Amino acid sequence: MLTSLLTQPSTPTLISATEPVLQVEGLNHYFGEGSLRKQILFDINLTLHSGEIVLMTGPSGSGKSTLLTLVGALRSVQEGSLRVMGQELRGAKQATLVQVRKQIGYIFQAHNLLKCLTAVQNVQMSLELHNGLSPQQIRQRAEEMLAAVGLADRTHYYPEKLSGGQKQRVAIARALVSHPKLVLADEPTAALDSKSGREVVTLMERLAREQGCAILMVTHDNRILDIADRVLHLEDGRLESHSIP
Ligand SMILES: Nc1ncnc2c1ncn2[C@@H]1O[C@H](COP(=O)(O)OP(=O)(O)OP(=O)(O)O)[C@@H](O)[C@H]1O
Repeated sequence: MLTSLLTQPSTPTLISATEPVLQVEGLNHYFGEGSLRKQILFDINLTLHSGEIVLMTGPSGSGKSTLLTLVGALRSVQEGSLRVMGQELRGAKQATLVQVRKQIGYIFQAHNLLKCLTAVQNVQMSLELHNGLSPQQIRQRAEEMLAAVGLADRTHYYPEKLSGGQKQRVAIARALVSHPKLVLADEPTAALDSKSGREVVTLMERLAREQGCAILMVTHDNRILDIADRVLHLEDGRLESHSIP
């Protein structure tokens, strides 16, 4: 069951085998207007390929979340080039941005589950954005994905009845159920104890490797650096080092 779940994308991917999932070139970003205008990101260059897990560390205020939201098509690109699955985001129309967002899985520190929906309904919501699946198929895929993250017996639980680690696993199921080619995670283990944090990233790593998607993860958690293919360090808005742990 898991194999079929992880090998059948629900949406056609627009990416060729050799094209990077993410390509950032000469990206600058500013906040504020006039004399208060302040540069936050400086000449960011970054390429991610399918199946790669890249972690980004850096002090508070160095620009990590800003970069992640730019890559996630959640904020407008001002200067430089940012291509997600070959699609240039700079100057892109709203409809294009919406299309790109549908192909990205987002996992945030505060899992952002909807409280009034059960675990399976939260996961289903992500698939309902995609065309071409019947309600039965959506339900089945959501249940299979929850089973893949070890929550087969919690599908009908509301978030308030789940532990922090379980909620984060629902968020992972929601992010990965549509087989995105790119997953963006902003401190997914920050609210978890070390055991749950390790379980959550191990799960993300396994599913990402099986699905062949790229992960860009912001983290302050030194205990999980070993899952990375590369660790990037952002300091004062500049990507400083690229290393293999
Ligand atoms: N909407 C905004 N308007 C103005 N300044 C902002 C805005 N968002 C962020 N900043 C500033 O940009 C800088 C980078 O913020 P960002 O949230 O990207 O940092 P970060 O590295 O993710 O920090 P943290 O680790 O604390 O989350 C900070 O100085 C912040 O104050």
